[in-house]
Amino acid sequence: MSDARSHELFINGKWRAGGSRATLPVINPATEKVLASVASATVSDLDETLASAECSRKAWSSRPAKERAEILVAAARILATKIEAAARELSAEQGKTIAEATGEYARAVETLEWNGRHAEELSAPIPMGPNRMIVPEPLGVVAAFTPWNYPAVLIARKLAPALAAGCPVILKGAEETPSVAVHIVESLHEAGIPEGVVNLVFGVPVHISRHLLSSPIVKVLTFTGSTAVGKQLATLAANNLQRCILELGGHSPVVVCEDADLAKAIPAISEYKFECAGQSCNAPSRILVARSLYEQFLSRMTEAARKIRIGQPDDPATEMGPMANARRIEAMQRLTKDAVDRGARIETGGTRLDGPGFYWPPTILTGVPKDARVLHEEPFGPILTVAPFDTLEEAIEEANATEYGLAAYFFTDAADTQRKLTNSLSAGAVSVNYLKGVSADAPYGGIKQSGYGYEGGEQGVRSFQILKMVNGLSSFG
Ligand SMILES: O=CCCC(=O)O
Repeated sequence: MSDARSHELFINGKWRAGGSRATLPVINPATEKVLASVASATVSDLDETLASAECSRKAWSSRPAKERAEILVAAARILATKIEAAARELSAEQGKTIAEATGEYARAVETLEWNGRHAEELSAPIPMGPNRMIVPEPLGVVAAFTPWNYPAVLIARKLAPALAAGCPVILKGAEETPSVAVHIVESLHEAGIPEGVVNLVFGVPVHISRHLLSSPIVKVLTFTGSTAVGKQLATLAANNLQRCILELGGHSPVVVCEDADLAKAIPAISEYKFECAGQSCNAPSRILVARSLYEQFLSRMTEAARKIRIGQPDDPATEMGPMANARRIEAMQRLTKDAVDRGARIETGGTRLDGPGFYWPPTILTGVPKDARVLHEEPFGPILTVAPFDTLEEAIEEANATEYGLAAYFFTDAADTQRKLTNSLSAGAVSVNYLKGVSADAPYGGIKQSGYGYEGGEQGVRSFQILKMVNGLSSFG
């Protein structure tokens, strides 16, 4: 078992550390102090991982789906018993509040369980009429690269469907939040996952991805992270034609229509925007408000942002913790300065809070010119831009004026406006009078520079399957 302060690799059913391996520090973003260390995989670790995943492949893929399902459901139960302690560790590593970390682990449990409960039906042949059927088969070894912002739920959204489909997985956990990958892998191990079916590595991301994706053993790449890294990985995967599922960045608009109920819209935007200090791929980042509501919205939204209680992530009174690392603070400084230099106005926030810790306050920018970087680069932090619009067409044009297309939100009760916005917003997911929208039972994926492929629901499992079309059978025996 991995030691809490020195996180290990998990290869072929055994925890590994020490030897000639380098270690990487894990930094507490609230104190900037070293919290733990994590072992960095060597080339021979990666080769062993590939060999062990490949070696386990046949037995795991031919194991009855019912048994794979039982392991996933058991792992969900085991992980549920660890949530309290695990959430504390996640909070210390990442900076999100304990309540956020607890909620995230609960979603990871739900995801393991959902995929366990549906593994059998999604592995069964699909009749296509007389003498024809589709036979789903596992695609093979999966390389899963996961980020630090929502590590528990995003590991679960990759591991659980891959395992349900019958694929072994090599998981690269985030070096910033290693305890999460360790807890999830431990839960699967305790639930009886066979040796080699789940492997965990950490290390220098580019070394790991180059090595794993250059191997023809790997058949699927699943990744959540930035568009830039997603493109590099897709390029590496092209050599072996590995299937890619890429959940990349977002820059989500919220359209607040003239009939919107601000008493609902403002708390909903504030809660989701500032969760995890805004470091979510689908956090709202550009708010477009009907001109008749603009002044009222801006003053109430600014007041709500100022009221967010910023503090230590383990203090129950804290509503927003620090950003995850110094790089995010630099990005907030760069985006804010660029916008202000081009003429934008800071309504609240806009400067780093005194240390220690990577604290950036909720920040609202108005009058942001169209060429400002904050309107084009994913902010991935607690920065919102707010702008008025005069017509719905103008709002739609502004909402779609980004390279990204992950999520979009709007507030209106008018059925025709709901239909128009749903049909016109370029995003993989749209939520109405509500934010968030990611769930275990439904597909989620982006368009444009937000990536391709789906996680979640039936499509999440199909992502790891070959759908073998069989024609001309005498019977379905
Ligand atoms: O960063 C993306 C994760 C969002 C979520 O599943 O809540």
